[in-house]
Amino acid sequence: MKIKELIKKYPFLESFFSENGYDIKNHEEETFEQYLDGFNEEYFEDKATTKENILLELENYIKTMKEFLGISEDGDINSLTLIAGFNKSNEKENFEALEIKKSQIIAIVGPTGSGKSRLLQDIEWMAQKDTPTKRQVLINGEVPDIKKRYASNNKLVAQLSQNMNFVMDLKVKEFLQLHAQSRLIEDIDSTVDKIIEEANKLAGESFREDTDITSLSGGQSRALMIADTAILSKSPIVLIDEIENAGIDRKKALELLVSKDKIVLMATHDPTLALISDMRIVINNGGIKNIIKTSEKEKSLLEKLEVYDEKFKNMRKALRYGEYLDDIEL
Ligand SMILES: Nc1ncnc2c1ncn2[C@@H]1O[C@H](COP(=O)(O)OP(=O)(O)OP(=O)(O)O)[C@@H](O)[C@H]1O
Repeated sequence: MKIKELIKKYPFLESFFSENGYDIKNHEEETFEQYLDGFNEEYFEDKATTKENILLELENYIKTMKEFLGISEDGDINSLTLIAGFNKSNEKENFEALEIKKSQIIAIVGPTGSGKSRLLQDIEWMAQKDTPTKRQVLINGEVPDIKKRYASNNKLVAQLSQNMNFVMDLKVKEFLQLHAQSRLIEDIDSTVDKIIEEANKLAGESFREDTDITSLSGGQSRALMIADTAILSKSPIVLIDEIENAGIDRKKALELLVSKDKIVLMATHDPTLALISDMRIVINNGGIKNIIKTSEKEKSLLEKLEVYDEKFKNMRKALRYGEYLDDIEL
């Protein structure tokens, strides 16, 4: 890979090159190996090293930084496998193993208290038969790297939970800038603008970049976190707990999150969201009772449901703005 492409992929390499005194400015079209070929023997003798050792050093640096930052390569995660555990009555769940592939959306349905959030937590925690359900989670068919599981910045999974409270005293823009910096985003300003723009498309009432994050409403904070996750987060697995309670445009939110080639699992009571999904996991008494693939017939219901949804949305909006509902036709 050319040096230019290498830096684009791993922006942290800029400091590796400059700190080690490699002046790569006029060599960006070359590979690092070609660049080193331009060095004379004395250089290596002087540094008591070899070209191979330097290349190895670069490789190790990339590996360490990727682990530290929790960066996974695109395409690293192709599947998530759930292996059955036990329900609250200690009976085995009604399936053996479920493989979920990249770009699939899975709905988790079931009555209140049945264990939907527990399933999301099992995945977030990469459970290894060590949670109350005794489920096991595999990534690409294997037990996930133990480091990924315990890393404090575990970026394998991004979770949008029901409760979203900010405690920091920052403006929206400052908060997003900090987050983008920590993710080593190159073009921070335009990325931050894009997140604010998308979040405002999801939120009912718009907010500005200089709004204090602590004064955002529940729906606005949720909209902000969804746009932030969709645009900034590289996590290949996204878990969503009841997006419909957030007072945001949930369909748009889902489109934003799913456009990124991720695995999405969401606990929901909403028929539209359930039917948008490829399949739904039915939970009862703490265990998976059934796994239903969304049928063609159900998918065809979706269009009609969306018409009703639009009507409900308009009615909600009209109510919020103090209008009469006389003219709305159902
Ligand atoms: N298989 C299980 N074995 C033991 N405890 C379980 C099991 N599944 C879920 N629980 C526990 O049951 C409780 C309720 O589960 P959970 O909060 O996941 O339900 P929920 O479906 O998300 O409910 P709600 O719709 O109200 O959010 C939790 O304390 C959870 O840890």
